[in-house]
Amino acid sequence: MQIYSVGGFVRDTLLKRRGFPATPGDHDWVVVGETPESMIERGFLPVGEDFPVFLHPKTHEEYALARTERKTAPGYHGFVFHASADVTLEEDLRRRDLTINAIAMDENGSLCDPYGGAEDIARGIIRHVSEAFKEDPVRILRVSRFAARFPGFSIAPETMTLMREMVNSGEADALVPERVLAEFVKGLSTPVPCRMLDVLIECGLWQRLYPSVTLTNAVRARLHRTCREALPTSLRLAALVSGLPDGRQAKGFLSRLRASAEAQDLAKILGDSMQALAELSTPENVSSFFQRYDAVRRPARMTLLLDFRAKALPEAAHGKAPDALLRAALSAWCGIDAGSIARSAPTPKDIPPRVLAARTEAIRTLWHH
Ligand SMILES: Nc1ccn([C@@H]2O[C@H](COP(=O)(O)OP(=O)(O)OP(=O)(O)O)[C@@H](O)[C@H]2O)c(=O)n1
Repeated sequence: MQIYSVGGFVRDTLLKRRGFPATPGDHDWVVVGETPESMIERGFLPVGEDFPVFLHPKTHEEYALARTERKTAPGYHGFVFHASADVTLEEDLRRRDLTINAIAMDENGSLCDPYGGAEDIARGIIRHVSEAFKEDPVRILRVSRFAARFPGFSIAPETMTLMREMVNSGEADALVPERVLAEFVKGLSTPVPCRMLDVLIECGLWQRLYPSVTLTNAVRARLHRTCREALPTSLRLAALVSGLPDGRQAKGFLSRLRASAEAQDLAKILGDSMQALAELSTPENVSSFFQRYDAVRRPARMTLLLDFRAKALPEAAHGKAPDALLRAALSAWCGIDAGSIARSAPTPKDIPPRVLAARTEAIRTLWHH
């Protein structure tokens, strides 16, 4: 059986050898000279209907038969696969997106690299393998996120030209939100997420997908700060849109992207509270902020907002409440026993102001220590 490791694992192994901070992840295996029947005979389990992919009987890693593919219609089902024992490794590598992802390694560590991927890794170039790149518009997003992930790499001019053509001809219109979101989320976790946006703008895909969303320098700066920090994806997405001048733009963008409800909720809050969040400084304004954003019922969300303030809002650093004080305030605020206040209130309408007063007072005590 001829088995090769391909794709990201080989790319990251070679990057690592060259001193890049790359961690090879899961293996992608490709098998040459076999048929679905012979794979099943060897104990592999077929998976999925679309691709000739099998699970290894012991390791459960994915093994794909070498294949060629051809686009027959727009969208993700418009592919015809040809996977048979006569498909060569070179043919399989040719239908892949980028030269750096089209290198195969055999079990002895020898490379099969017909499209110059190792040299492109050495020279830091993101380059498409062949015209087959055009068959999958997700690859434009992959290029943009690889550019963000490997900041020293440049995009080959011919690849940028091809991506522009795909955008202009409408070939990229077949992108579905789920795939865009998945690539986007990966791109937001790279060292330089703004680079992903730059590439998308440079090839025109951003303008095509989100014509009304203009990425100002302020938006980019905030995104840069947020993504540099270990913050959850929902917050990164929220931060991306929170600087947009118009809340409707932010909402439209996230719902087109089918972002999670949590990201949409955070984006809305950040959109209208950014200034107040940065300016938290007195027991009174902290108290009303907690009240307004329902800290008692949503303490985890409030904690996220405070994380964001501490890490991504440098304007919050000067002369404002220190982060540790706000954390203590949140716990003091949530610790007030509203039930016992309610029981001692003369009438029901006295309850909310009394509870609020007790919570504000609890915070005030902290300020005076
Ligand atoms: N749209 C795509 C997606 C994947 N691939 C090929 O399939 C391999 C595996 O894809 P995937 O696991 O999605 O990504 P990786 O390149 O391994 O990158 P990552 O480390 O981000 O997972 C890629 O290297 C590439 O050869 C491709 O040609 N076109």
